[in-house]
Amino acid sequence: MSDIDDEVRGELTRLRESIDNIDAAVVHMLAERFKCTQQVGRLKAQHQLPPADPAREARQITRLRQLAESAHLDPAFAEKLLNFIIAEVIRHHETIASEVTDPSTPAG
Ligand SMILES: O=C(O)C(=O)C[C@]1(C(=O)O)C=C[C@@H](O)C=C1
Repeated sequence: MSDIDDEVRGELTRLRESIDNIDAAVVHMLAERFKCTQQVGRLKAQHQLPPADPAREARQITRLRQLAESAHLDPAFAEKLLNFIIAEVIRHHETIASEVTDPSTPAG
């Protein structure tokens, strides 16, 4: 392999190491976020609050789009990502609510 190839390979490896670190941070941050939302889900179920709160979501989307813009990230992508995460959270909330309503059918 030539010197140039070695340089390119070294640069690629360095960048991939950073990508792997960032991916690990994303997974850890998401895990922490889901720990919080599971608590929110239990609170909502115990107090008969609906799983989804569209007004809160609208505020989150506005804020996240602004943050994305200032970080030079596509705001449409940021919105899609948040909606994807929130859809999963709402699914968890619904599962928790059904367990509280009917404790004989724990979710799988
Ligand atoms: O804040 C809430 O009420 C939540 O249930 C959390 C959360 C979120 O994941 O950020 C999820 C569902 C709601 O529609 C709004 C926000």
